[in-house]
Amino acid sequence: MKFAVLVFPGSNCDLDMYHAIKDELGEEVEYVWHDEQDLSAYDGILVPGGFSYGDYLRCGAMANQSNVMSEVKKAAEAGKPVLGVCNGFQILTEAGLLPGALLRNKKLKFMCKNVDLKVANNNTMFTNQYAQDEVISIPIAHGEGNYYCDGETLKQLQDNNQIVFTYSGENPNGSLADIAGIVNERGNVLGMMPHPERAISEVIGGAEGLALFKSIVKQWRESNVNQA
Ligand SMILES: NC(=O)CC[C@H](N)C(=O)O
Repeated sequence: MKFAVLVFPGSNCDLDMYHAIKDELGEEVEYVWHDEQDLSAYDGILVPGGFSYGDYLRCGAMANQSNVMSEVKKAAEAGKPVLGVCNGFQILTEAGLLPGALLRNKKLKFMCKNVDLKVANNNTMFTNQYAQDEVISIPIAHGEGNYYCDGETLKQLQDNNQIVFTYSGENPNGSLADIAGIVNERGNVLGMMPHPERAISEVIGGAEGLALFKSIVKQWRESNVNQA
């Protein structure tokens, strides 16, 4: 499976994402600059965290104007897995690929620590290697991770099982309904504030994020390779 890691001016988790895929997962991966006009060579798109364009205007707002984003939309329409982590999640909401918005953390402070996450839906292409309701420890590092949407949207997310990760125990940022990660209606676009790519090896303090990447590969192999 071949992944693209998008790179915007100000991305800073692109290297972590690349390392997770290449060295821990053992799959193909390439960096893709933000003005790339063709993502058709890639099977999965990873939108990493960071401070794209210095978080000016709104986190992710300027990155959403990049050429590559029309290709990300095409990939999403084609059913390819698209994963946005942290600033990547913010970019995907700005792009309208995911509903809602990420507001400033309730305490108005940047937070950087490990949190407990509940796998609220393990029946997705991103979470099939976790148990339902499994609690995993994954780092967060954000100033604007307070998920918000209107009541009607929240009901849709709940009714369609689109809430994939919730904060378990402490809700660090004030997110509505403890939401830490959601998928689109089709289930192939995931946005999440915590960083699974920083939890891929015991050497760096934990490996509970690795199953997310393994889930993507497993699903892709089942739908692509087995048919050959
Ligand atoms: N680590 C990140 O991706 C941070 C995202 C964004 N800059 C924020 O602070 O909310």
